[in-house]
Amino acid sequence: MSARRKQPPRNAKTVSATETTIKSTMDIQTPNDSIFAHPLLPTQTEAILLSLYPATLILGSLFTTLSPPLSNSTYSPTHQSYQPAAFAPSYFAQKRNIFNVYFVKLGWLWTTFALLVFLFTHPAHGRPLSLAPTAQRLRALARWTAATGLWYLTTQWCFGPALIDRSFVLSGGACALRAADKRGDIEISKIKSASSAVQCKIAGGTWSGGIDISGHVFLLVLASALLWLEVLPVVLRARGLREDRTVRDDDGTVIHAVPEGQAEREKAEVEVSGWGVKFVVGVVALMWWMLLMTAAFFHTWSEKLMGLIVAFTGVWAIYFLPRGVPAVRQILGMPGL
Ligand SMILES: CCCCCCCCCCCCCCCC(=O)SCCNC(=O)CCNC(=O)[C@H](O)C(C)(C)COP(=O)(O)OP(=O)(O)OC[C@H]1O[C@@H](n2cnc3c(N)ncnc32)[C@H](O)[C@@H]1OP(=O)(O)O
Repeated sequence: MSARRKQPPRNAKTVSATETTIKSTMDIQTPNDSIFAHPLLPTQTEAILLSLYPATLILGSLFTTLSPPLSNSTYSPTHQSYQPAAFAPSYFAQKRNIFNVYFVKLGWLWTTFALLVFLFTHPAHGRPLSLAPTAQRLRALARWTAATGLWYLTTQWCFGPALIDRSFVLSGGACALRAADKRGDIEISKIKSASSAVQCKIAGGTWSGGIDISGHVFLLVLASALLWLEVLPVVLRARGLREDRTVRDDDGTVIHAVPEGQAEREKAEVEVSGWGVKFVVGVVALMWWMLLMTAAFFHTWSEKLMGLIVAFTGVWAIYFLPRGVPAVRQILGMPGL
């Protein structure tokens, strides 16, 4: 990364940026009074992009609510799918659709891969294709670790059942015997002791009666937001657009975040930005489509809303809290700086 210091505007001072640990500088300019200039809130561009998530959920849900029945198949909350599956209203309304099985169900793997490709091919993080552990790469991996921890606790394991399973039981759900299986060839004790959706499925029961926070909505929102929030500052800068993010400094001053050596980096980015960014954009686009399909064909309104809220809370903690709290910023840093 270039060591050239950006000349500050006449009414601005330049200070050592995210304290001494992020090796860049920021121009201090007095941000305007707009709500988008608050360090703990998204910028205008980010707010527009984030609003696409609730808009997508509303659009998908309205589609199925308002459209006339498309087939002889009806949605069964117990099976969490259209029954009979063969008559589901769309290919995407079937659980076995290829995009669900190989993309969403392995969503965190795809997210990790896309992020690594971006981090190790884009010059904003260090020399492309070198494995050098630059500050930018290490901080991006710290943010990935935080997001991975949240994904793991929410959907896989949280000192026992995952948060999604715990909230299902707390809201009155349990593993129940399927009506068709009341023949006695099912081990009732295993069904009664099942404390997660997976255990219940293995025991041959149905996970029913509670609020089943949509794991799909949660993962697709968290993962795609992580990816585009990592890429956005680099793309904006490469296109010569203004960087609107603000941060709160140690002394409480609110300043604009602009990295050092921007001009040199932009030149390099134009040359090499290529497929790292394009791959991320492709993954995010497919995630958005699967979110729309999930909204249209699966889960109830409240389950989708809960998935969105949990994911948004994580996104805020990893990407917006660090802007307002220097101590958190020292650990997680900020994309593009
Ligand atoms: C600096 C130098 C150092 C370098 C140093 C580098 C270090 C670099 C370290 C790298 C290290 C790598 C480490 C990687 C580590 C991983 O990334 S490994 C992770 C791989 N695993 C994954 O990605 C798993 C991701 N999947 C999941 O978490 C869960 O499957 C999900 C997505 C949350 C979904 O859970 P779910 O149980 O399906 O729950 P839910 O959404 O509520 O759906 C309920 C039902 O409705 C169905 N459904 C809902 N929506 C839909 C839909 N849209 N379509 C069809 N069906 C649907 C579901 O299929 C489900 O049906 P069942 O399967 O239960 O019958």
